[in-house]
Order: sequence, then structure tokens, then C-alpha cells
Amino acid sequence: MASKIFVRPISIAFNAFRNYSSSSKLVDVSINDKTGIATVTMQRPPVNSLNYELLIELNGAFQDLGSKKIKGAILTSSLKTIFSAGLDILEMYKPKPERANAFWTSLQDTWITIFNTPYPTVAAINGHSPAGGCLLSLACEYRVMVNNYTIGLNETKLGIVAPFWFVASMKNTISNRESELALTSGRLYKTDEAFKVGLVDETAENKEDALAKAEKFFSRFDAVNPIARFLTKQELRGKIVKVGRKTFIYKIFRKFQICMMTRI
Ligand SMILES: CC/C=C\C/C=C\CCCC/C=C/C(=O)SCCNC(=O)CCNC(=O)[C@H](O)C(C)(C)COP(=O)(O)OP(=O)(O)OC[C@H]1O[C@@H](n2cnc3c(N)ncnc32)[C@H](O)[C@@H]1OP(=O)(O)O
Repeated sequence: MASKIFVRPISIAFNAFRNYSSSSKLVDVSINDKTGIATVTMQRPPVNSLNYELLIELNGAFQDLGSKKIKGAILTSSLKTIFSAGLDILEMYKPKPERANAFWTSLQDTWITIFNTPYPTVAAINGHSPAGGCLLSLACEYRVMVNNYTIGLNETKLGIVAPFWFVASMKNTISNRESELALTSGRLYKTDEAFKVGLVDETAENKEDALAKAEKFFSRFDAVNPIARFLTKQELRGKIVKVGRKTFIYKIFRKFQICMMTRI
């Protein structure tokens, strides 16, 4: 694991990004050759619910960007009013155990990839972003959200328990106290409320405004050594990933979830 972590930022320095664009069915990736900023767009109508296939494509997109010399990546949605509706409910309804296992693994891998990117990341949240949608945005380093939508970890309202790495992601962004209040009540914040507690860093009038603000975020690092930046990010985020990825508790929790899901 350590070798992967240390090799990546060095390798990106030797790769060009110019004229890169790739579009699969569920995720579009484009890199602006003037700014060096990548935009990863989820495009799974009607609500960008996160199924196995979308997660695999998202994970692949963010991993691939690690081998390109980009300034940063923006995660957004092609849909007019939805960033992501969170996990696809159909993945959790009477799944086959193998599919359930692959699904949960793809969710966690995608979270780890985005949480850990060597390059800076921003979520341009251009629509509602409950539960797993909120998790994706929390994996990014900065969040800009368009006004009048909702965001939060609302799992308890659905009668389900947010995995502890969802909780850890929230606590990495807002205070422990606010996380407790939010998660236990399953609170969905409106954009301005989310801004007040720091769940989002900036608000925006519309998607274009959100993208412009997201792009501006990356200029903070113009005079910062990218390797020093990445190692510092790892110092801050590494423990959370370790807990999420490796612990015995996680394995038990996943077995428990899959067991629950296959019995519903
Ligand atoms: C059951 C699990 C049991 C055990 C597992 C144990 C633990 C696991 C915990 C894991 C943590 C969970 C994380 C999650 O992400 S769970 C998903 C949470 N998501 C939500 O609560 C969002 C629900 N959706 C909405 O609030 C609205 O749909 C939304 C996103 C605001 C959009 O509203 P609107 O524009 O009015 O659109 P519609 O509501 O009409 O929806 C259009 C269409 O999309 C379908 N849909 C919506 N959300 C989902 C979804 N998450 N998965 C799949 N499909 C979804 C909706 O049914 C409509 O479909 P239709 O065919 O009727 O057009």
C-alpha cells in the first residue's frame, strides 16, 4: 500500500493531460487543456443512484486521472436537479450475496479512491445529494453547492445505519457535535444550512457558478508543491482510510449488512 501511495504523485509529473476526453455510458471525463482541470460527470438518469456499474466507472475515472498531469478534478452531475440520490435501492433489495459483496466493495473502493486522490478534488453539487450522494461529496476536498437543494446523511430516517466510514467522512468535515445531531436525526440540510455548519464550503447560484467556484479553489495550490500537498493530505486522511479499509470491525460490519440485505 505504501509504495502505491508514494509512487503516484511522482508518476503524474511525467504524464501529459492535453486533449483528453473520455465518455462511457455512466460517467463522462473531460480535461480542459488550458486549465488542466478535469471534470467527472455522473450521468445515470433519472437520479444518479449509485449502482455497481456506476461505482466501477467512477472509481476507474478517478484512478485514471491519477496518471495524468491535472491541476484538480471536479465531480458533478449531468442531471438538472440531482447530484446523486445515493445508493441504488435496488442493489439493496434481495440481492444475490456475490452481487451484494461486489457492490459494497465497489462502494468502499470508490470512496477510498476519491478520498485519497493525489490531486485536489471539488464536488460541484448541482442538485439534491442525500446519503451516498453526500458521501461522494464528502470524499472530495471541497464542496460548492447550488442553492435550494438538500444534502446530508439521512440513513436513520430510512431505518438504516450509516457505516462508520460514512460517519468518519462527516466528522472529517463538520464537528463531532454537529455530526451527532445530523446523523442521529437523519437530517437533510438545505444548501444555506449546510453552508452555515461547514458541510459545504461555498454556495452557488447555478451549475456554471458552482463550476467556476470549484475551478477557483484549485488556484490555492498554484504555489504549493504537489507532492508535499498530497503527503499532507494523506497525513490528515490516512487514519480514516485505514480504519475504513482494514479493520476487523469493518469486515464484520460488511458481513452483517450483506446478511441483512439478503434477508429483506
Ligand atoms: C434497504 C437497505 C437495507 C439494509 C442495508 C443496511 C445498511 C446499509 C446502509 C448504507 C447506507 C445507505 C446509503 C444510501 O445512499 S441509501 C439511499 C438513500 N437515498 C435517498 O434517501 C434518496 C431517495 N430519493 C429521493 O429523495 C428523491 O428521489 C430525490 C433524489 C430527491 C429526487 O426526487 P425527484 O426529482 O422528485 O424524483 P423521484 O423521487 O420521482 O425519483 C425519480 C425516480 O428515481 C427513483 N429513485 C430515487 N432515489 C432512488 C435511489 N436511491 N435508488 C434507486 N432509485 C431511486 C425513484 O423511485 C423514481 O423512480 P420511478 O421509476 O418511480 O420514476
